[in-house]
Amino acid sequence: MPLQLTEDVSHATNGNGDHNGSNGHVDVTVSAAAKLREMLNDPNGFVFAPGVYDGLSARTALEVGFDCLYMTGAGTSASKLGTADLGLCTQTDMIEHATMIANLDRSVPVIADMDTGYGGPIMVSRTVEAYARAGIAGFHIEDQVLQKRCGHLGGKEVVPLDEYLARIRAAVEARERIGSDIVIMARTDALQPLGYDDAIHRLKEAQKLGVDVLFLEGLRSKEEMRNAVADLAPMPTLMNLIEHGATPTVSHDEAKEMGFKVMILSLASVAPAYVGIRDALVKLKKTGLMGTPSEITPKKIFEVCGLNDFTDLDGRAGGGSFGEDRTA
Ligand SMILES: C[C@](O)(C(=O)O)[C@H](CC(=O)O)C(=O)O
Repeated sequence: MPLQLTEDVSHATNGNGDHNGSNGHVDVTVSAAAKLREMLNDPNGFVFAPGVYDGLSARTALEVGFDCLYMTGAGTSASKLGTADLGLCTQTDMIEHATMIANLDRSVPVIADMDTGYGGPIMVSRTVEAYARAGIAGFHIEDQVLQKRCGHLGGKEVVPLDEYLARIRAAVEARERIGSDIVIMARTDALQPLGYDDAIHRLKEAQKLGVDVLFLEGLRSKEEMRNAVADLAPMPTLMNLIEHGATPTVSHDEAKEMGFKVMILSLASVAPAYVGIRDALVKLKKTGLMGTPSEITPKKIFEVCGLNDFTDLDGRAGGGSFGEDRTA
């Protein structure tokens, strides 16, 4: 019988049980969005969310114990479509991917990329509803043109301010209409095409419409990073760290000390995955052998992906497929 995504199953999939407890049960009375809000409201809190791009990278981040994840659009595009971050993922691609990741372990909030919202206000509204229904804790929405690109590439174009604010208004209205507490993060890419003052102005206008977090993409120096935090205070600000991108590399501690409230690391899984896979395949091609470390058995990978929670569930339900460790 195929597994249904019921409350119990969706919560029982964390490989090590850290978040779910030994019986695979999680308290769902607190939404992921409420948890993210709690983190944002904690005066000493700092939301540190590594980018994940598929099920295995999300499972790995959960295994390591991160308490918030970021679903990268660039990584979704790379993994789901095998394409560069050029606005090729559709609304459907993003909703499907975000829904899968957010429901691996609903006790850990997921911030998801919403790019431009994938159309005009009606489309934005629909996307927000779908993300909220999927249990996504928060998302960022930006002012790039629909044929967007990675915020760290040159030649970016942004829509006029009114059009951007219509996107934001639609997002805020959708959240209110469905009674959701999903966290809305307004992103601007205006720094590169229009300059710092315009970028700050856009975020302040978005703030007036009721967003929760401000995200100035592509900050170019540590001085600019500090200025942005100060100029946007007391609103919580998000920084996106991409090593070797437009923004200087700072650590968790430095970003926190600068006053950012949220740090996403978009390519935290994509970049090491590429390096690891490429190195392994080069070795395989050269030697004809994989040489995987002996502890990385198939079972280990399946455990990361919830094997024990699934077999326990089968036992609790009296399914009998996995009694006496039928997976040994
Ligand atoms: C944050 C971002 O939207 C993402 O998809 O992770 C991208 C990252 C990237 O393309 O490297 C962005 O910065 O635009």
